[in-house]
Amino acid sequence: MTDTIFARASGAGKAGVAVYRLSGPDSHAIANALVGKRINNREAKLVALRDPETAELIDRGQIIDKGLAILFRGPKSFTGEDVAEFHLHGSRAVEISLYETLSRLGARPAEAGEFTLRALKNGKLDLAQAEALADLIDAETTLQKKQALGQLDGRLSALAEGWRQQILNVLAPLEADIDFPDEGDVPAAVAANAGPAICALKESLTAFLDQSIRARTIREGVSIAVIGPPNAGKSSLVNALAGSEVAIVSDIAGTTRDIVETRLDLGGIVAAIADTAGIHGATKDKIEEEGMRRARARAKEADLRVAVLDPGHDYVSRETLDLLRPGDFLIWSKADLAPAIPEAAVPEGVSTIMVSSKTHSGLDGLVSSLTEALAGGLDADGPALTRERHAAAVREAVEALTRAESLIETAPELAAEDARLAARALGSITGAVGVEDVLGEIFSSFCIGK
Ligand SMILES: Nc1nc2c(c(=O)[nH]1)N(C=O)[C@@H](CNc1ccc(C(=O)N[C@@H](CCC(=O)O)C(=O)O)cc1)CN2
Ligand SMILES: Nc1nc2c(ncn2[C@@H]2O[C@H](COP(=O)(O)OP(=O)(O)OP(=O)(O)O)[C@@H](O)[C@H]2O)c(=O)[nH]1
Ligand SMILES: [Mg+2]
Repeated sequence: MTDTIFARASGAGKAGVAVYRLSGPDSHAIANALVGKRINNREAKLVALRDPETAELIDRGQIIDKGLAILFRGPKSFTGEDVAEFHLHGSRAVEISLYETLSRLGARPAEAGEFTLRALKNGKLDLAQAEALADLIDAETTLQKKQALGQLDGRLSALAEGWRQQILNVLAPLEADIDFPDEGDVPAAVAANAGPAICALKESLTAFLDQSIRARTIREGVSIAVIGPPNAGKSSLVNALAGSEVAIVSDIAGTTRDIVETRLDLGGIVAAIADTAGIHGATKDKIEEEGMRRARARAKEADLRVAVLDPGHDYVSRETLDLLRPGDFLIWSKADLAPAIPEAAVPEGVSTIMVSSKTHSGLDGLVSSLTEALAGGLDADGPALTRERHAAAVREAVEALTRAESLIETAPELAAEDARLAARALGSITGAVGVEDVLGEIFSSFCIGK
């Protein structure tokens, strides 16, 4: 017998309306007891909620609140169980008296992700879709939302299940052959069919892995390091991009010492942009030295580097340019002073843009170039391996298929075993097989009430 669980489904704190949800075998009996009458299935009804113990009193006791009640008879509900919802006024006091009464009537507070876990166990959604639900709730940008909704729709699930089916199709004749070797089938013929099929699947999985790495930048965001010599205008640029004074700006070289990080929405990609201390040769100042160490380290770790150089300055910082990689950006700053651009050897694959943080000229161009570099050509709502868990499963499948391919001629029974492993790995994406041990980890990251 499963417990009946409850939680506030809408966010915590004071609100105009708060939605509370009950799920489990006793949820309808508890709802009817609170309301004192029967409510029709899937019909929103305005009711007064009372503690049934005090409801017997002459004045019918105190009401918990007046609000809407909706019952969903299982299996046609979010969790697949009987569900009751109350849409009440979102006050702390209403929440406290509702919780007291629900607990006394035999329900217990839900754990994080417990409603979704029940939906998963009842086949209402699969594991990749449950993850997408968590991503949808966490989504900060429209691009993240688009990606999560696509995955909630089952796009990755369909792809993963399709791949798994292809392996099972290859396995069937192979296994028949291993089990009944005397029934006339020529192992070489079976192997001749299986080999190319395994190879083709392996190749599409590898291609999908490569293209999916970029899709993860939508879910996970990217880190950008703004680097350059002192006084180049790094902090001014970060402030201009952020639209607020996140970092101190001054004409004193060495103003920024610590890393100052802020978040930007670059065309739907969440970017953590780091302003860093100016990098220049050696110094005797210990604090400055540590600031430069942090700046260099951040430049190496970041997904993308934006170097800022002041063209009016009489030197070009070689060290800054040497930190750049293909795909990075070089900003010639202070464009409003109309300086001549020095003849610096710009590293290959690095785009150069002139920007004034004072007049904002060139800023829109920089933002759209950054967006293009990060998200250009990304199909946000197509199927994608949005989590390391998915990518690891595909990598495991590729490895197993590689082994299967090399064994198929000489040891078909060993190849079949590897093909089974590949199918299992792919099945773990939707949770079709072998995921009991990761469920706790996945669902503990959900919010209470989901
Ligand atoms: N009030 C309310 N709004 C909500 C939710 C909720 O639980 N309650 N949701 C919670 O996440 C989301 C909507 N998701 C839902 C998913 C499935 C079902 C459901 O009842 N499914 C049944 C019947 C489908 C049908 O009507 O045809 C089923 O799948 O069998 C309800 C909500 C967002 N809005
Ligand atoms: N005219 C003009 N001045 C700028 C521009 N950007 C920055 N400055 C000035 O250049 C000086 C240095 O700017 P910061 O943004 O503090 O430079 P920084 O690279 O962060 O310097 P450190 O933190 O010391 O490494 C300040 O006086 C800014 O006002 C610009 O686009 N136009
Ligand atoms: Mg600075």
